[in-house]
Amino acid sequence: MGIIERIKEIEAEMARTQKNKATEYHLGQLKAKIAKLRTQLLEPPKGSSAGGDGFEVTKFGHGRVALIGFPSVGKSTLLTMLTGTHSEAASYEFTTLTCIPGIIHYNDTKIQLLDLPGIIEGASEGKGRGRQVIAVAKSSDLVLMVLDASKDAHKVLLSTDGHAVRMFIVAISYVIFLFLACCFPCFYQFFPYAYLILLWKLQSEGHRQILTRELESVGLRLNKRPPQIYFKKKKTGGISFNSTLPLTHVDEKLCYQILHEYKIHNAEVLFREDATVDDLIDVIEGNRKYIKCVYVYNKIDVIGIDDVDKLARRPNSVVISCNLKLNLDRLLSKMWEEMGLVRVYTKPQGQQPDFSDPVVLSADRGGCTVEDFCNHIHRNLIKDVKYVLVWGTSARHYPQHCGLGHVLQDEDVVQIVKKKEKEEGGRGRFKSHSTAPARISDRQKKAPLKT
Ligand SMILES: Nc1nc2c(ncn2[C@@H]2O[C@H](COP(=O)(O)OP(=O)(O)OP(=O)(O)O)[C@@H](O)[C@H]2O)c(=O)[nH]1
Ligand SMILES: [K+]
Ligand SMILES: [Mg+2]
Repeated sequence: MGIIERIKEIEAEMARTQKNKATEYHLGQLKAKIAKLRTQLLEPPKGSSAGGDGFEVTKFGHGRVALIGFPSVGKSTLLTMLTGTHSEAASYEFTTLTCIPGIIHYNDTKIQLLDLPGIIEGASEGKGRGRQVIAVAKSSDLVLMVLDASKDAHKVLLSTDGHAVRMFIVAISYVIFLFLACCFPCFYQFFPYAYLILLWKLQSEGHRQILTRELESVGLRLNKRPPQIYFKKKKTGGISFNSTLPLTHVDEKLCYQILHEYKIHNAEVLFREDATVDDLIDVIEGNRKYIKCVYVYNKIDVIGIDDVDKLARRPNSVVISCNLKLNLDRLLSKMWEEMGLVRVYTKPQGQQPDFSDPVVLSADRGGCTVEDFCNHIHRNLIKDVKYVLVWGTSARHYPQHCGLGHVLQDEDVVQIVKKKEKEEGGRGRFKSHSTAPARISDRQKKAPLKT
């Protein structure tokens, strides 16, 4: 039996198993089994080189953004709009067959945008080019999940993430149908059909949920942070299980069973939050990738304003229309916000900084400290640095003398003072003292920076 069949079988068993206190341990174990099989599925087959299907595009620029979505939602149209690089767009599905890179110039930075083939349900199991597409998504700093507003609009209510709302609707509608069937005998014969259609509508998920599930099943976690669980394998000593707060989802026995499933018999586990079994499995697997995701609802030109309004209010969502060029600037600013890039301008001693050519740092990739900044300029620079002078929102006064550990913020200006050099105007360290931090580019317009 193949891995996919085994996963399906366990999933079926989980669906059959009632959820209660008594089956909790068994379900936990099954979840761990599935997680292990999924990891196996991701390993490249023995003897094959990794990938090699024209999907590996060299990283370029200060960040990478991937366009993920069902076929014909407008990914290629969006790439052409934002980057000027042409990517074939047409009304038939699977127009795009490889990865097509473009560059967005925004706020003096360059961001690589990748157009990808559409993916469909089952992509994580290898349907279509799903696996390659997902591999590219994993390598990016931000995912733009492109959705067709006209297809997702009516599912706004139904695609709430919890099951509770759906179940509530099912129950209420059942009562109403039953009532109608009793009052009007002619309705009686339609009852089963009407009810089945409603059930089917409720069961059918929005594209957003399907894609999220596909990405989650291969270890991507969208807009989540790693669980606050400390986990360390050991050589001896058995399992020590602790928590800093009362736990409601996992207890010691369940934790032991899951670890046992992974054949781990010596380890230290400390829960720092009320995490779930899935969180624990994520920590044990250790290969999860936490990525930010913005949901982009395209084609709002074909739906009503009320639906646009509902979609726009969903978390992390931006509504756009490529055809009418609507809201694309909002999409760019949201993208910028989520990427959290930090531009730092270098100021040579006695000169004004070059505001057109920042050093770009990122908290997620490499960090934003003065040390990261120096390493970015040159890897041997760090040993010559005595301290740095910082202007900008991260400084308490201008300029602030900072060490290597200081965390820089967007649009800071930094002057490096080397060990041999003498600081210009040494006694006047806090001469240009100012307590109100302001964006340096605004300040700079008014008065040139000293030192
Ligand atoms: N009404 C409307 N149609 C759009 C919009 N954006 C794109 N389209 C149309 O949607 C169709 C599909 O666009 P593509 O850019 O090829 O979509 P894709 O997601 O790249 O599709 P695949 O590469 O096949 O996965 C084309 O006919 C576009 O003209 C929009 O904002 N409004
Ligand atoms: K298309
Ligand atoms: Mg395309």
